[in-house]
Amino acid sequence: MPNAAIGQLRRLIVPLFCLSLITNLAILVNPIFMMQVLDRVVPTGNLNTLAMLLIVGVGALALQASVEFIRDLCFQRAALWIEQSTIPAVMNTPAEERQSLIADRTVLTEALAGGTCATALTLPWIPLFLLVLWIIHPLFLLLALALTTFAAVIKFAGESLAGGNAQARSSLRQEEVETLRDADDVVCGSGMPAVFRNFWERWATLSNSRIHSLGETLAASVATTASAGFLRGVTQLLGLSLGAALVVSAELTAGGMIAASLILARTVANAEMAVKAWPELRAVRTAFDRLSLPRDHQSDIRTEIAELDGRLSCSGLIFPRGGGAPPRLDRVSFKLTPGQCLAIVGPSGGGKTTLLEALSGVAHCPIGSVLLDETDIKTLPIESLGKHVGYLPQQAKLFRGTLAENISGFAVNVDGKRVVAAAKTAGVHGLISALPESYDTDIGAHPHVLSAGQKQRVALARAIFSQPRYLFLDEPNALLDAAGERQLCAALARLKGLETTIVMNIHRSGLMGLADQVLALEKGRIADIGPRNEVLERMNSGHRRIELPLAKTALQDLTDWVGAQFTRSSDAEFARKAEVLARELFNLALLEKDADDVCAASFQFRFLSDATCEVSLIQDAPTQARSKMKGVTKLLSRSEFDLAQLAEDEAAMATISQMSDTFDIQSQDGTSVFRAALSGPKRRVNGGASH
Ligand SMILES: Nc1ncnc2c1ncn2[C@@H]1O[C@H](COP(=O)(O)OP(=O)(O)OP(=O)(O)O)[C@@H](O)[C@H]1O
Repeated sequence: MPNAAIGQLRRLIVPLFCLSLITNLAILVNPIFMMQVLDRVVPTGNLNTLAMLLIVGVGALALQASVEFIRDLCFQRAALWIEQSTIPAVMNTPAEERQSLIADRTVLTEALAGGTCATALTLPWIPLFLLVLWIIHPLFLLLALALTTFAAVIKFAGESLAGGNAQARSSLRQEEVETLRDADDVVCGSGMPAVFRNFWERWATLSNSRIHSLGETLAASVATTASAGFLRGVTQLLGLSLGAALVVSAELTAGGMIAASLILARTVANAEMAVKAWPELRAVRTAFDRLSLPRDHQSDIRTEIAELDGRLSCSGLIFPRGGGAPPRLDRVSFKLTPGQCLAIVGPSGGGKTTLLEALSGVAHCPIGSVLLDETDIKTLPIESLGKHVGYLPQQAKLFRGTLAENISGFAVNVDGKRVVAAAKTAGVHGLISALPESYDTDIGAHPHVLSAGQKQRVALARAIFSQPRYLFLDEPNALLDAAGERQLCAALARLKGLETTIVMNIHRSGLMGLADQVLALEKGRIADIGPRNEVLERMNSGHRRIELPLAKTALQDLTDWVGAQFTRSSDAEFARKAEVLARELFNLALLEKDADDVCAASFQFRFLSDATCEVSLIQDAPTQARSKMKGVTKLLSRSEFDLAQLAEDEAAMATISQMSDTFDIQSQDGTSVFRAALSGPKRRVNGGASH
């Protein structure tokens, strides 16, 4: 909306152009006045003419002053208006575009308020001045062109000599500032004074590089400034000299000489200003074009969702990393019902934070979808996210402001009772009440009033302040002692009681008792998921589990997953055999089901020893395979048999039997389990299969 409005600024161009005609013509008032005084008043001694000239001159200058007042007011107002009308755009623009929007806005407002746009309005009138000079005498036009060319040459030569490294110097300056800031943080960040010293040395090196670069170009930049001053002086001298020569040769009057030299000086000064401002004017033009582009962000059209029921599902989440590196998340899908608590566990760097950020909308996952209730999180407006989703990052920060403000997330007109209620639920009310200024304690003035663990719990109060339906916690107990962990556990239990759906990343087991479901994430993939006790039992027994649809499209996922269980490069052959075994189990299950049935199967994998692994397929359907297996076993015991004579499912069973150490089929209570053990090629113990 503001962008279309910004485009309307173009309407100002014609009126401002007309006003600039007056201000630029007014530049001619003094030269013409002098010419008339010298040519008409001085030779004739006519004071009436002088009085008339004075009245006209003062009138013209008053008009110029009024017009300049109106023009500058227009520019200043336009600058303020742009700042104001772009506020909603800045607020609604996605974070990654916000900085460039603010930069464009600054360029435009500074150009309007700072005079660059006024300079731009002198450009179209330079030819008018050249025309006036040509009328006075063509030699003045030639002199003006020569001096303007000289001004441009000085500018570009100066830039290429002095400004070549300006970009590098500016980034060095930026790095210096950042290094100084890091140096300030480093003592508390690393606790190592030696690291602090290293930062100072780094800063000194950066400063030296910048100073060295500046020193190299110093002479050139000072020479450019001096040359510009020289040009101004020379312009006056040359103008007067040319005028005097023309007066002597009776081609010009004395008044014409003064007027021409003044107009010449002004023309060259305007041209010099235009050359200098040219890059800035181009930047202003680009900023204006970008700001006036229509912005069609989703946030502009999203409608707020009043209620969400607590269901959470994600499907096919893939977070690519680029450069051929394995993705941060790889085909993650699962569902939670309202009020369930999911604990995500796994090794460091496995993708837990990435998953939590994707689920909570902190960072959108490029591929796949996250649904809260039935709404895609990408379509939720920020207000709905703030209301329904609470997020506690790994190292939660408190900001300058009171504890009450921090808990309310700096919302305006907040009822203090809600702040206290959130603090009570998070178990920090007692802690805060014991502080001398209680909820009014200013974190900016007293940054160390709370320990890291206490700050984490205040941040939990912030996360639950809006009584969200969904709560995402990234290692909430990492900084807590046993008592703090107990309080956190009690707080989360209270929230569970309120049907809040909770997803938490945990390394420590203190909160595991709250979890209904556990998801083990490794290398961005689901290694196992299911009810807490089952997953923990499997984890303790070395089992990994994956759930896949029984469809040909899932076969590659299965073999990828099995392959990923083998981390040693020396196990490549072992991994390949395990993948073949898993594929045969999968095919067997596919052959057993009706083509139209849509069902899923669980696969389990575990290492029985360093050289033996076990692959199991579990499906919620009875199987006839167990009885068929007896016939297959008999057949296999013969010295010669032909696989081609067997039905497809029997051939699959025979293949599995032949390649595995043990192959076992169980069918009970409508659940079938196919379990096969396999030895690595070199460590194989049994020569044949035993079934
Ligand atoms: N902003 C980012 N840009 C690029 N890669 C990232 C980014 N954040 C994390 N990663 C990478 O994604 C992978 C998963 O990181 P993530 O923080 O999700 O793991 P984690 O399981 O939460 O680890 P930890 O338990 O140590 O917190 C890591 O290899 C990490 O380097």
